[in-house]
Amino acid sequence: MAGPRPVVLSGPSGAGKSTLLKKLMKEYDSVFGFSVSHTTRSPRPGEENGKDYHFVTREVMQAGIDKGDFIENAEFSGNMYGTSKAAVHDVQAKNLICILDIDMQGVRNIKQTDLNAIYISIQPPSTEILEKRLRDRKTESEDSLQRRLRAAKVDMEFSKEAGVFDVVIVNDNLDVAYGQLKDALLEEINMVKKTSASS
Ligand SMILES: Nc1nc2c(ncn2[C@@H]2O[C@H](COP(=O)(O)OP(=O)(O)O)[C@@H](O)[C@H]2O)c(=O)[nH]1
Ligand SMILES: Nc1ncnc2c1ncn2[C@@H]1O[C@H](COP(=O)(O)OP(=O)(O)O)[C@@H](O)[C@H]1O
Repeated sequence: MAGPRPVVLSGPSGAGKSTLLKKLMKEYDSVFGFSVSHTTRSPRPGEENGKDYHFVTREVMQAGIDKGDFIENAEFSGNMYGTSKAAVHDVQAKNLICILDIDMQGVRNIKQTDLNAIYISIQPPSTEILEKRLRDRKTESEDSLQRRLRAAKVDMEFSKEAGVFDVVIVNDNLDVAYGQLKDALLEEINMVKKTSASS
């Protein structure tokens, strides 16, 4: 039997993907598992290696890509990011719904695979609010912030392309956006709950 469909969350940096997915994983810890990506960016305060990301050097990441260890990889804001085969496999082996937090290049590439994912775009209410949230988060240098805002403009256009996303959620009020995310995933959540109850 095919396992549960993976869920792809995408959208501009600062749109609220991590906030929403952390809420979801907290409420449904026996349903969802996070696909831990690799990245060459430095860890932020509070981020854990192996939990938020596998933090690696460019050399290590490139060697893994060359070996064929990655399903997809992309360059974002001056750093490499990628989903390893192991990251997805580890979650699916536990019969959990695998959640991927990836950029739009990742979305395009995952669409070429047989993962049969559900694609959800998280968008900010406006570019002004996005900028404020990113500044208030205090994780980025001015240069990194500007790169993210430039990428966000492209991403916001991409989210409007027909047929790319199953659901587009505008994260204005967090509780409302979270409710919409849960609604979008209700069928999958119930399916996993039923399977684990009967086993
Ligand atoms: N293609 C791809 N994008 C990723 C991956 N992991 C994270 N990203 C994306 O990289 C971008 C930057 O992520 P990050 O540095 O954590 O910053 P944040 O989104 O501002 O919290 C975001 O759009 C993520 O969705 C990955 O494995 N593959
Ligand atoms: N609905 C919301 N209203 C106000 N602030 C929010 C909302 N959602 C997220 N934030 C804040 O905005 C910032 C960016 O959110 P984050 O989850 O880190 O985004 P992403 O993972 O998409 O880069 C964080 O500081 C977060 O606490």
